[in-house]
Amino acid sequence: MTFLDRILETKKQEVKKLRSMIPYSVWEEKMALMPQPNSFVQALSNQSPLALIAEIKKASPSKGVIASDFDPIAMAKSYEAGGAHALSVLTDEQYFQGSTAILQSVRAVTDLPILRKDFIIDEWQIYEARAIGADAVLLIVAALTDDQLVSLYRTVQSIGLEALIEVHSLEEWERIRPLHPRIVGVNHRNLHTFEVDLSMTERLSQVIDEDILLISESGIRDHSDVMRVKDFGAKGILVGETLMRYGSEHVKQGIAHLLFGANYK
Ligand SMILES: O=P(O)(O)OC[C@@H](O)[C@@H](O)c1c[nH]c2ccccc12
Repeated sequence: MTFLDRILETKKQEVKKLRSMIPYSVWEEKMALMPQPNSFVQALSNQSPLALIAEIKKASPSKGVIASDFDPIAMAKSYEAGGAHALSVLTDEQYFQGSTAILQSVRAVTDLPILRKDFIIDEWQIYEARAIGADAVLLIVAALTDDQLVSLYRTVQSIGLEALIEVHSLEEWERIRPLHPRIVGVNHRNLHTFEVDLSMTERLSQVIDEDILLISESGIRDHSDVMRVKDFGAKGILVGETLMRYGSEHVKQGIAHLLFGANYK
């Protein structure tokens, strides 16, 4: 069993519980109370040198605890002050020590678009994302069948959210191509083995249409990595660990270093 298989087993149990606890009518009521979502795609378009999605992540199965004095609210404020164009918030509890409560508390302090970062396998998680104030959700192609992808993508769109569809191979890109996504995430980290390979962006950028926002995800450590994926064709980056390790007090400077390099004053 790979890491992804194990996580998906847990998700199935969680979704079963969520479905038994909350009927659709409750989501309907909660969603109706939410303000219009902010466009994730719009916030990330045409940014220079590229778009930054800054991630709020306490821990991960590959790295253990990343942020020991984890303060998601302070982090969100610093990310915004540092010029991040959107935020990603982990809501998985068991493997990433995230939660929907963290996303809600971040929502309360920022107007930046927020991506719900989780392993989405069921529409209930999408309704929940909308109800807690997310603007977009992650759909991981490796975790879904073609039928699931199509139906979850439709659900996302039907309630006015956006999806960041994540691929890790040419085959996965071919599977989502018919959906005509406006934005695609290329994950450098293999979710079965956790190996990181930055050249994944290079390979996929050769086949992903020019007008799609290509977001390079995972394992970006410094300015040279950023320039590398930009040269490969990335229009944006999604960065968690590198920024989290700066802590909320230093991350503004950390973003500047990441995007502009050591010459930044
Ligand atoms: O912390 P990193 O290496 O900068 O990675 C961020 C993000 O890409 C990563 O958290 C991620 C990408 N896809 C995922 C899917 C599920 C959970 C986590 C992820």
